[in-house]
Amino acid sequence: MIEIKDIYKTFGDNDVLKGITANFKPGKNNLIIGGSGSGKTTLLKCIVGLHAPTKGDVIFDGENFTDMDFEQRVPIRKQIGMLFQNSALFDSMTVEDNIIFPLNLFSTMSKSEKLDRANFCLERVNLEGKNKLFPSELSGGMKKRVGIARAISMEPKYLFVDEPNSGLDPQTSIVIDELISELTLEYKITTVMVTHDMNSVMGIGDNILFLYQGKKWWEGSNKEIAHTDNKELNDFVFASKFTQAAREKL
Ligand SMILES: Nc1ncnc2c1ncn2[C@@H]1O[C@H](COP(=O)(O)OP(=O)(O)OP(=O)(O)O)[C@@H](O)[C@H]1O
Repeated sequence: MIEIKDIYKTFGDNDVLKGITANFKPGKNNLIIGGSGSGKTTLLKCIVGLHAPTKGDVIFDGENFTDMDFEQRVPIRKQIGMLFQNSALFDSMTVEDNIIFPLNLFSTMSKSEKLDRANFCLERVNLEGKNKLFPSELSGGMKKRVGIARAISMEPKYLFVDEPNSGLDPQTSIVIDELISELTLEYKITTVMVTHDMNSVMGIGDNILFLYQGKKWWEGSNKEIAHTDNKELNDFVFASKFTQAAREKL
C-alpha cells in the first residue's frame, strides 16, 4: 500500500497541494482526477520523488520515502514502473531497446534473460515481433503499449501513469485502460493513474480521488461517483448535457 499523509506543495506563492491524505491500495486502479491545473501531476510527481513535497510524507509499504536520501530510495525506485505523458520513449532506440533500458540500469540479468523479459512484456501488451521497430514507426496506441511494456519490465510493485489516454481515440483508450487494469489485478500492482478520461473513471476506477482547490475534495469508487451529491465533483464529471442525461439512467 502507498500512503500519503498531509502532502503540501507550493511553487513560489502558488499553493498547489494543501494537505492531501490518502491510501492507494494494492491490486487496485487508484485514479486521480480533477480540473486542469488542480495539481494531479504535481501530486504524482511528489509521490514518486520527482518533486519534494513542501510538507507531508509518502510511505511505501510502511517505509517513509520522503525521509530517505537518494541511495536509500533506490530499492523502492526499482519497484516503481512509470508511464508518463507522451510515453517518453527514446526515439533513437528500437522497441526492444526501450524495454530493456530499465533492465540495463537496475537489473543483474544476462543479455539473454533481458531479451526473454522484453519478449514476454511485448507479448503481454500484444506487440510480439515488433522488437526492431522504432517509435516513429508506431501508432499512438502502440507507443503507449510499448511504454506499458517498459513500465512492467522490472515487475513493478507500484505503477504510476499520467494521462495514458491523451491523444488516443476512444476505442484505443479503452484497450489501454483494460490492459493497465488487467496488469494491476494480475500482478497485484498498486497503480496510481492521473486521468481526464471519464471512460477510464467509470470503467476502471476502483478508488478515485477528486482534487479541487488543492484538496482531496472527494474519494470513492466508480459505483459511488454516479450517485454522489458533491456539487463540484458532479459539475466536473457530468459537465456536458450528454453526460448529465446518461447519469439520469444510471
Ligand atoms: N515545476 C513547476 N514550477 C512551478 N509551477 C508548477 C510546476 N509544476 C506545476 N506547477 C503549477 O502547479 C499547478 C498544477 O499543475 P499540474 O500540472 O500539477 O496540474 P494538473 O492537474 O496535472 O493539470 P492538467 O490536467 O492540465 O495536466 C499549476 O498552476 C502549474 O502551473
